[in-house]
Amino acid sequence: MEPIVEADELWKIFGDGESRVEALRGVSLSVFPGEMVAVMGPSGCGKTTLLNVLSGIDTVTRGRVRIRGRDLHGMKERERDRCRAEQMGFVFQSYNLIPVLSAVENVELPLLATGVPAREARRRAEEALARVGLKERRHHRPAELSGGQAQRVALARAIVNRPAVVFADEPTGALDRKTTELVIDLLDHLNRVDGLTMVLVTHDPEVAERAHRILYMDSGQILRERSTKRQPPTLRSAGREG
Ligand SMILES: Nc1ncnc2c1ncn2[C@@H]1O[C@H](COP(=O)(O)OP(=O)(O)OP(=O)(O)O)[C@@H](O)[C@H]1O
Repeated sequence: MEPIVEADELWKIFGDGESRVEALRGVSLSVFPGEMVAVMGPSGCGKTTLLNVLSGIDTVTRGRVRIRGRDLHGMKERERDRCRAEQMGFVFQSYNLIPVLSAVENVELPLLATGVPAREARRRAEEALARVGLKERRHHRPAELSGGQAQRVALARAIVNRPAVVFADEPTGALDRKTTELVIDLLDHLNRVDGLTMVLVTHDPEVAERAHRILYMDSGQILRERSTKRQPPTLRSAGREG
């Protein structure tokens, strides 16, 4: 099976001289269709840098990232922007919703940005909000939503373009335990039912256990990886997960 995301010997170096930081030191990984991969590790070990480089938010110093076989950092800027808009979804700890826009307007924004006609964008945004159980809140602004609801809007925005992969950086980092459970149940549902492929950074061991695999980072490297109790998606598609 072709990986959705493939990273080969990634290096990311910030600054130089005394301020030089080797944030990534030769990271390689593959993420396969339908997989949920968690990245854990101590503060400052390079988790966010890894997500940023895998998703083309940031450049790479050395190494290669392939998204569905295409060299992300070898693309021209416009092509890379387009690849990100079409193939990727993003979820952040701080939701990153636009305060003056309603939930549905926030969700339809990435579609409008890629030229989807307004009526179609609205229909798909409402459908995405329905999938996260928030259709009746669609006209509320972010400030009128709870943290868990705001993160579900952000999740709807991340999946509205039907991405090949969603990158989530501490998606439950700002939430209490009960709301964390709700959001992670939803991620789990989207992964199991819709086969959504996901890479998520988390400090929360309970969240990480819901993934198929956990990658443990330290000092810019993946030191080890472990499969969780979840069946990998290849077995699941053969109907072996209960
Ligand atoms: N723009 C930047 N300029 C210089 N150094 C940076 C930059 N971004 C990150 N770093 C450094 O790179 C290293 C990795 O940072 P990164 O944010 O990826 O860690 P992290 O594992 O996500 O940490 P946390 O769990 O605290 O969010 C750190 O030493 C950090 O200080």
